[in-house]
Amino acid sequence: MGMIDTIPAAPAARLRLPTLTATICVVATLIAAAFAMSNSYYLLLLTFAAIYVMAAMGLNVLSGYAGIISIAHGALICVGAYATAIATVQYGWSFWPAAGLAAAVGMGFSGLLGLPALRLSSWYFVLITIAFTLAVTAMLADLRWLTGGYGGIVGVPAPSLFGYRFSGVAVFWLVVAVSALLWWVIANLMNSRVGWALHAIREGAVTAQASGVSPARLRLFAFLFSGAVAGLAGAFYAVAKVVVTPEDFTFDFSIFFLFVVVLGGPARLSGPLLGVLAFFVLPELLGSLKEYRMIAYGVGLLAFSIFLPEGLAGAIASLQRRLMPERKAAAAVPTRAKPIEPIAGTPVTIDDVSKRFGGVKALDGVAMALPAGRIHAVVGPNGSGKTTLLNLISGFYPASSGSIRLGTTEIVGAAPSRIARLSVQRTFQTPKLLGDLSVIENTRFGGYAREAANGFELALRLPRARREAADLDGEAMQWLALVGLADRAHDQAALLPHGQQRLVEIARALIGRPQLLLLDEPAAGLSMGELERLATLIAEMRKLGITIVMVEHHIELVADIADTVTVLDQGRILAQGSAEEVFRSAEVVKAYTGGRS
Ligand SMILES: Nc1ncnc2c1ncn2[C@@H]1O[C@H](COP(=O)(O)OP(=O)(O)OP(=O)(O)O)[C@@H](O)[C@H]1O
Repeated sequence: MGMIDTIPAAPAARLRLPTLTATICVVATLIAAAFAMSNSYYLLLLTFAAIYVMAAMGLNVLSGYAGIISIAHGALICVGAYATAIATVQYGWSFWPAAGLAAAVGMGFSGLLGLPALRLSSWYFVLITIAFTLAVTAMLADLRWLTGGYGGIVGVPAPSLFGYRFSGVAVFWLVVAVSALLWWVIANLMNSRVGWALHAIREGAVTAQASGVSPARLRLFAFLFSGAVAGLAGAFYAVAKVVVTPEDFTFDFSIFFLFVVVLGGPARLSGPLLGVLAFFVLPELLGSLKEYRMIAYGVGLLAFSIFLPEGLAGAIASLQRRLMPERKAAAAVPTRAKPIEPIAGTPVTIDDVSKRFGGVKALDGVAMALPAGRIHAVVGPNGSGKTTLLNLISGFYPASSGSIRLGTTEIVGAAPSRIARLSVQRTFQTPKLLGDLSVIENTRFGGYAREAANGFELALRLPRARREAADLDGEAMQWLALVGLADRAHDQAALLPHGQQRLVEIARALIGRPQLLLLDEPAAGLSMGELERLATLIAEMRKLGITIVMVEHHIELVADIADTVTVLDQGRILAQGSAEEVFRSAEVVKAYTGGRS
């Protein structure tokens, strides 16, 4: 009986307690609400604060989670506010359809703005967002027939619902309720494959593509989402202000949101709330500080970049880690002991493949026919082209010439994410985990292409999204148990030693149910015990039916488990055949001992 038939049950989930950051956010919100109730000045101030939190949460998805710096957010809020004012005042719409229009217009502009970002370097993109902000302000004055010019638009009506008209305190609570709903939606998304994919893209996209994520699609999603939220925030802004004029949307209004996200804590749920409280509400309450707000931002930025690089939310989280190290967030993971179904491995045909890097011929006329469900090892001295071969098969490098087929599908020229979606998974020579995420989240990410639930279902935690998540969580625990890391499932991935990170990469690849699995030096950095486990694990994968191509320096391991071995030397095939045949060859011995004539 193999390991896969006797999968160990996953350990029970740990209790999940509210984090220090969440506690601070709730207490701060309650205090703010109490202030808002006390007089009309505070009420207005805190209504705007709540609108800014909403807007900043949208920007956090783009600039925090996806890592795309934009200075256009204020301009998108402006577009939303004007869309609402025009629709309600000039065309007599009621608030809710106008707010829908504002979100759609914000989303549309943001999507247009995002298109060049899919191609341009981040510097050029930042310049484009600056130009967009300036253009919007200029247009507000120029398009007088639509925007009322410098006089703006007066008399934006209050929203009403089932005959109830929101005003004063009710508007404040309405904005708080919508912001809370948005918080929940963003939390759902960021704790799903969408959030992990954004994270992976922020860290350089390789991990994302290897799991089947199309970076362009995900970036576009971040633009559309943050734009829609900005537009919606604009609608509430118009209502709270009653009058919208170009003066409201100055350049520093746009920059303000970036400050809030960066100083509050990018890519953290509570960052926008903490940022708005510390850098908008507090200076306003302290009155005299208000005049020096821009200076305070500059100094704050400098101080934070040195002392609190992860912003307020990051600082609170690390304080919690220091004070209560055992209380790491632990997601509830159901135990699941479904047997893992066999996988139909794919045969691979490599025909006369070459790869040049400038003058260097990394691969030269390589040909292999790898039958399905077998273990193929690729060995050779350093620099002989082994990793390049894996990069060609997984699409990270285009071949200079030749053909690579999975079954009958030609994959030369296909994007890595498309190849991953053809059920090709890989690990990397230097493990590429998402260091901030937990081990189980990293493992789950390998199942990205298997999840059918779309962004909408994930955002609202609809039944299919929940079912799939529970299923894949359970399966991730099974694979982690198989690689011997179930007890570290909830630890931060970056804390694991290199060898164990490699094993997590294998678990991540396996949850993708690969028909072809590419392993780049899986044995490097493993202890003796881990090495034995790896050998058994690879044999089990073979039993499941997976085709495996493994680059490995550990010759005993190769001799033990590989069905066929290819020896590369200076980009050419030196020998190919069974392990026994290959390692008996005098040429191979020479290449390895450096005694080439
Ligand atoms: N991105 C790149 N740009 C330029 N040259 C490259 C690139 N990747 C690999 N090479 C070159 O191609 C050759 C093969 O490199 P490759 O990394 O495939 O070797 P390897 O057999 O995997 O070596 P090792 O065992 O050290 O990992 C080397 O000469 C290397 O310098």
